[in-house]
Amino acid sequence: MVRTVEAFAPAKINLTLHVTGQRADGYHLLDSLVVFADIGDRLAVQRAPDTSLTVTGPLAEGVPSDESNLVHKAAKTFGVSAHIALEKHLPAAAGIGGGSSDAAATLRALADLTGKPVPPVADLLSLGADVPVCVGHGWQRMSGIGEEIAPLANGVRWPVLLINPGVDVPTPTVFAALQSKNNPPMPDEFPDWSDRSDAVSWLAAQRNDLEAPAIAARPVIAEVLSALRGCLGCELARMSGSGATCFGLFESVESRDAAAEAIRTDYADWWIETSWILS
Ligand SMILES: C[C@](O)(CO)[C@H](O)COP(=O)(O)OP(=O)(O)OC[C@H]1O[C@@H](n2ccc(N)nc2=O)[C@H](O)[C@@H]1O
Ligand SMILES: Nc1ncnc2c1ncn2[C@@H]1O[C@H](COP(=O)(O)OP(=O)(O)OP(=O)(O)O)[C@@H](O)[C@H]1O
Repeated sequence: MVRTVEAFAPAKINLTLHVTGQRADGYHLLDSLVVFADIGDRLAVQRAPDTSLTVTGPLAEGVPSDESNLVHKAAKTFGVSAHIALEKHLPAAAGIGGGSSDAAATLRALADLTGKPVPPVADLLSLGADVPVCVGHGWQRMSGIGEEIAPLANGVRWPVLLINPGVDVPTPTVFAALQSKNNPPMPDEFPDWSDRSDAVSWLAAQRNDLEAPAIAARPVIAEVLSALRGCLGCELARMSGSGATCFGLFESVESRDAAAEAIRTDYADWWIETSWILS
């Protein structure tokens, strides 16, 4: 019987995203605190003579099922052919790593199926700068162009609301529109995340440097942020990655769910998902 491995590809959230420089090849140097949510895409992977892919799920529309899909490319990088069933729940080109997280989940599943290790970081970068961090889990500090990963020991769970206003934002466009490429990194020391008030003040003092250029390209992002910030119990609202998805961290599940309901009433066509940040 052909063995099937199921894999979960969680939404990636950049709690902070500092752009600290630019390399000669144009790639930007980053300093980012990356976490994952408990919502995401689902995959079922089995070895097969040739690689093939089916894409289903509520957000499958527009996602390629040919060799341009990162899941396909991940199998090629791993060096094993497989049939992959991908169920899309995350919006694409949305700053929450949809394609990168799918690629990482494929690599983990193939490692499980074959007993071989996931290829080294240098090979993963060619799939996407976000793939190395998505191969990991928990709270991670990501730097370089995405190849330097330092896991944090003390991440916490946190109620989060994710909102995408239905516009896709191409990552290269946002990086290209960034005015200042040399911005300060995060401090060396992280707070005790279990002290919520310290955690919130620390995060509030950090940034997503791509927020301004993304808003310039897609002004509706500012509307998402102000909708989140106007909700009772929202401790911090910021854009993730290169956008357009924004996250709101909430003081309780009740305030998060009430915010979701209120924003859904005003913006019926936005993608609005209640979730937890995983520790
Ligand atoms: C913005 C982030 O989502 C933050 O986590 C990632 O850095 C982007 O990761 P990704 O979508 O996997 O990015 P890639 O597919 O590797 O790159 C897309 C494009 O974004 C730009 N890019 C990406 C990463 C980086 N460190 N510097 C860049 O300038 C480049 O123009 C590149 O051609
Ligand atoms: N498995 C996949 N899921 C979604 N999109 C994919 C996938 N594979 C390839 N793509 C293509 O990649 C493009 C970028 O999608 P993705 O979800 O990776 O967004 P992103 O915003 O670049 O993520 P990130 O947060 O890593 O910047 C899409 O427009 C789509 O055509």
